[in-house]
Amino acid sequence: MSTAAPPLPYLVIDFDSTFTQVEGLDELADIALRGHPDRARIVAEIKALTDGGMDGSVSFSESLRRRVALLPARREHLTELVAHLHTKVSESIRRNASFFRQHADRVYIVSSGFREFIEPVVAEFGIPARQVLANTFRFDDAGNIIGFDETNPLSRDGGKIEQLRELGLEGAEVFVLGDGYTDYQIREAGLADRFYAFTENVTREAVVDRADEVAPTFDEFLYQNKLPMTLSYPKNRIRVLLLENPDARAAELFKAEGYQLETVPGGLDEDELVQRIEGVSILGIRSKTQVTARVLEAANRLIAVGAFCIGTNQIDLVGCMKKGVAVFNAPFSNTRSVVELALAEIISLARRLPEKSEKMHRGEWDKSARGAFEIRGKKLGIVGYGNIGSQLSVVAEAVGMQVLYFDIAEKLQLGNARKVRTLDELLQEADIVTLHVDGRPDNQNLIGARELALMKPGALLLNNSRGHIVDVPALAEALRSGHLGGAAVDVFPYEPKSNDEVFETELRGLPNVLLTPHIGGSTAEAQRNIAEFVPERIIGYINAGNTQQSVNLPNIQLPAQQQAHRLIHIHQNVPGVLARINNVLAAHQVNILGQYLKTNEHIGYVITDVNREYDQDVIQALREVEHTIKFRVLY
Ligand SMILES: NC(=O)c1ccc[n+]([C@@H]2O[C@H](COP(=O)([O-])OP(=O)(O)OC[C@H]3O[C@@H](n4cnc5c(N)ncnc54)[C@H](O)[C@@H]3O)[C@@H](O)[C@H]2O)c1
Ligand SMILES: O=C(O)[C@H](O)COP(=O)(O)O
Repeated sequence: MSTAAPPLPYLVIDFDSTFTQVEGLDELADIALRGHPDRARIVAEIKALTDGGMDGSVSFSESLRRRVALLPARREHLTELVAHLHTKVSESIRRNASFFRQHADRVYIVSSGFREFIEPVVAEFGIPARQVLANTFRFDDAGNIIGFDETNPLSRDGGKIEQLRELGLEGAEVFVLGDGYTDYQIREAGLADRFYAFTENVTREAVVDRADEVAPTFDEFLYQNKLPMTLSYPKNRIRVLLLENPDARAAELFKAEGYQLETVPGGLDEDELVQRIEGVSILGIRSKTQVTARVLEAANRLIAVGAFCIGTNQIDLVGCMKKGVAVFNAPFSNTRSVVELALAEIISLARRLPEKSEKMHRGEWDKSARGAFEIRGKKLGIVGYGNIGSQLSVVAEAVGMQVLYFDIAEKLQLGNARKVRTLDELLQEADIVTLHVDGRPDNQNLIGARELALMKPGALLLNNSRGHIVDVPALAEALRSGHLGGAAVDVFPYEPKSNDEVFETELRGLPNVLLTPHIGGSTAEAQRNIAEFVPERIIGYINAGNTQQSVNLPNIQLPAQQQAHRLIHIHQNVPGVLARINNVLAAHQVNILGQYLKTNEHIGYVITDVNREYDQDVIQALREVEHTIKFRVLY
């Protein structure tokens, strides 16, 4: 019995806005009318006629006749147009050029555009002139385009149907791929088995509604039909859900990568997120959204979570790890913004600005120096000497403060900052205490009534870290009693879900208390930096398996993948998994070009670069290796 693969279906592909990103005639008009005083108006008119012909609102023949009549083009403009169209081939078509070169004999370009510019563009992909069916221009002796060959069926309504009939592809499957109504008509006439609405460049509702399938990219078409493709997985299948309004740059980067994007401007609570997470590959959040065990249970396709902020205490990091979900954050994109806010708060509280300003707004002129002091020479006690704490240390010294700090980890001492051995020591010595610890659960109520009592009378307290670090009722009492001279608080144990919710706290209305709505990182610079940093890490992980700077997966910085397929394997960290993976590879005689492994207490992350030629059974065998959490192949 023969085991030869069945022949490919014939692919009938439209040219304008499908094979290329643009409409050839529109571009020709743009070139031919360069320098013409009415260029914009005429080009717009031609484009409107193109659209009318494509969505079926103007008859095709009329649209063509009127467009060519408006076009003052000459033969030499076509040379420029062809050079331009070579650069405008649809990205997914160009990406899969090898598919076209290998299977050119099964591809027909059937277009109502013009042979003069289509033939040279598709020739680059190995598609011969005889497989291009298109219109032709008529020229006068001086080389001006004066019309088109009206005997060509493609210049008439229903022309594509007539051409397909003449081609006589009966006996084989025929698939049509295009963006226009005339492409759909081939299927409607029964001359094709399937019609794919190709939406990489334009989406026409009337066409999409009638399609058998929608192909946002050529990768998707190949994937659906199990045909050989350049990418291991169509990027349009990667769904991104972005919550809490990260800077628009994040959406831009994900879209440019070809991912599908959904955004929800506010946050979602747990129940809402459980409803929305199914099918999502990348979840983008900020500090508010809780990624809990329940959310992860419903997350059937999740590959990565992006925290568009520093803190990751809102995410079940271990739960993500056990599901093989990589978490990335932006560990220092808003550091400077928080430092600047802290400095502003220190000076504001030292000069009692909250009170002074409020009185002025009420019409009270209270010119007095009572309770106001310079910060020069004062002792700033920094609790948590990480990225923000240590950066603040440098800035505070620059304005003449004496810095002391306390951190549970050993840290590089910057400038003249002095390390103290205990939190109590710091609290007793500092004039101003500022909190910059991370949000780990152990830090709940790190500053309570006892700690507040240790602070110097009249001292100031700043919390720009996380709300649960401070016992808020105890802080309110210390302020009311006059023991503390003031406080600045940016983060709260409960923060409103949206700007519409009323904000409640015991601290409201207390003197010399600055309250801000979690805006430490809310600057244009920080938001822009974060919106680039996080998508870049996630895209690097999806495309190459790079986990550098992931907050929960073992960090591996990988060399560039060369002439290899990359096998990405996440497994439970139990003895023998690497050996099993390598046994499978050996049994299938797969040649290993490079292998990288890192483990932590829960999982192992192993990346194996292998020669591109291997028996596909090996992939299934690797998926079946015991203790596998996630497996994917990249090429
Ligand atoms: N207000 C905002 O908008 C805003 C913006 C950015 C970051 N943050 C928060 O600021 C905090 C600090 O951020 P970072 O980037 O400097 O973090 P980081 O991880 O670089 O530093 C945190 C430091 O705190 C130390 N630490 C943890 N627990 C401690 C404890 N109990 N006592 C003493 N030291 C302790 C750690 O060892 C570490 O050095 C985080 O909670 C973050 O979520 C808030
Ligand atoms: O963790 C952070 O970076 C800050 O808390 C800022 O969070 P946000 O982006 O939600 O304002």
